[in-house]
Amino acid sequence: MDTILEVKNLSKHYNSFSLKKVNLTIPKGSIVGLIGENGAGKTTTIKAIIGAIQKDGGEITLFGLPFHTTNKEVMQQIAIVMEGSFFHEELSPRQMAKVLKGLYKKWNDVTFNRYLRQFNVPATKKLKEFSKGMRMKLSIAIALSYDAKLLILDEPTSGLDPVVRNEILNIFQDFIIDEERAILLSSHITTDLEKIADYITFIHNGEVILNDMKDDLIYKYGVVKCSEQQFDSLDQTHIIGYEKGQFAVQALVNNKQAVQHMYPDLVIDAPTIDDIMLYYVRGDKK
Ligand SMILES: Nc1ncnc2c1ncn2[C@@H]1O[C@H](COP(=O)(O)OP(=O)(O)OP(=O)(O)O)[C@@H](O)[C@H]1O
Repeated sequence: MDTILEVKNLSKHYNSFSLKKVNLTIPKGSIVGLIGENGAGKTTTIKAIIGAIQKDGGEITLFGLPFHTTNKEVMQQIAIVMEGSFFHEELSPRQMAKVLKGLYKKWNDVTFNRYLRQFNVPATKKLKEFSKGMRMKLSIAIALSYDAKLLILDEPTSGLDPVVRNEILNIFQDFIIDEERAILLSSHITTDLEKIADYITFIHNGEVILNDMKDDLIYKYGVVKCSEQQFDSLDQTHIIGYEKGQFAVQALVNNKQAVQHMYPDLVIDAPTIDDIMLYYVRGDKK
């Protein structure tokens, strides 16, 4: 497997939060979705990877070599989209393009202007007049305009309207199609990840608790719907979490095949990524 980015045992300690030995692999031609509840450590992971904060431990390898953000050649190959702007608020996208042309060897004005038009981002308006969604679209347009090999995006689609969101998801899918590039993105919009992610990494309390191919997760896990009496008689080995309602119980199981084999009459639905997160985080654990 050709890997673009490899993160091993990444640690970061704050007073009341620790990122605990996070491992992450981003193969060529893949989209890796980082999920987790608020405060789980997604942004901290991304910031520690890109050197926006100092890590306390761990190794990061990009294209097989130790990743240092001070390496200018390497920084030509990655594009980062996060909240907060690196640009002066008085600049317009057109003026920014002049700066970016000097920074990135492969900067492409034609591509940039095409994305600005496609995303409906005004080329001559000053950044200070931009809405949150316009800023995000501009950042994505910039990220896509210098032939980067790895896109790292922190919640890129939050705050975007459904039409633009869908266009951007399609662009992300096209981006990796040549199998030479990859994307790491964090998102709370798990339906976006259901659509485009190849792998899902689930961070909970600063720890990776799931790391798998998306299709495997959906295949392996299942949501059981049954009566309380039925639920109480189930072997609890494969139950991750459950929720008791007034009339029925819903539970997440981590081995749908085994459970179905033991209880052929049990109704087991395919889970959504939200189901998996919800039952891991909030489900009344065993
Ligand atoms: N500079 C900082 N100093 C101290 N604690 C911090 C700092 N930055 C983040 N944290 C803490 O680290 C934890 C993880 O935050 P992080 O922003 O990585 O979460 P997240 O998964 O991205 O959450 P969200 O989905 O809400 O954006 C939180 O408890 C947060 O308070």
